[in-house]
Amino acid sequence: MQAIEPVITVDGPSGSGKGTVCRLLANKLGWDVLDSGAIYRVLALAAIHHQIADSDETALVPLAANLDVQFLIDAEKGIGKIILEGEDVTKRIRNEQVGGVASKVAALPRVREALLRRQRAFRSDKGLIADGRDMGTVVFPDAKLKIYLTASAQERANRRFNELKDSGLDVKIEDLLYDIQARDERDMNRSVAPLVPSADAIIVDTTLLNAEQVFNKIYDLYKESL
Ligand SMILES: Nc1ncnc2c1ncn2[C@@H]1O[C@H](COP(=O)(O)OP(=O)(O)O)[C@@H](O)[C@H]1O
Ligand SMILES: Nc1ccn([C@H]2C[C@H](O)[C@@H](COP(=O)(O)OP(=O)(O)O)O2)c(=O)n1
Repeated sequence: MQAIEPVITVDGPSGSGKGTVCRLLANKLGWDVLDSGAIYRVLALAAIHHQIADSDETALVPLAANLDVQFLIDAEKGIGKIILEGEDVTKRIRNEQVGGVASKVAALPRVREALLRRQRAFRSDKGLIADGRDMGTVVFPDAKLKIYLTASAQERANRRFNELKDSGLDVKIEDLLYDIQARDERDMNRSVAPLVPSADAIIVDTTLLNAEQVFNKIYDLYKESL
């Protein structure tokens, strides 16, 4: 049966601005958000906790299938909270080490398969904005509107640098650029669900746009799609 709940997919590399524009769109439309990268990041953190190697597919598949994770909304602050095995990991999953491990476990085909149903279950009557790498190609191929965000690697590294600097972390921009390029390379060249624009996606280059301009562009595309 054809699913009727509306979905907008937003795929693209790290730092292209997916999370930012997905939050803005979800606020505007009153829809839910799926942060699929957070699921891979939580799995990566669980693997680190349980001392499972990022290449050990046999051990990672049951970990992924039974991942004890909750995505909560903190009503007071109005922000999302991520709980892994009873522990608040919202901040901890956001560092580059966890991002790197997430990208490695995400390259394993049976791990992706184990997480597919969990991601599709986010679909709801309200509507869903799905943020990731394969939202338009694999997870929600029937989505009404598919966006592929991109930006130069240098601009994406600058954005991460500013974000980390603002949160008081001391990082080198060259290290961030190296990490981003290594993750792009892995995410774009894996055998299953590589990061690639869906044939029916609209590509938006955000290098020279601020977050508000990106939002306006995508919101216009949404209105045109109705
Ligand atoms: N268009 C933009 N211009 C400049 N900075 C942006 C833009 N979009 C997002 N940012 C900032 O860049 C960083 C990465 O954005 P984010 O939305 O987390 O990207 P992604 O989810 O694709 O990794 C954040 O600090 C965010 O505030
Ligand atoms: N749908 C997805 C989402 C993320 N991943 C993998 C690949 C990414 O490098 C990691 C982390 O993703 P995440 O979206 O949190 O990363 P960024 O916030 O864009 O830096 O997870 C994936 O393979 N498929």
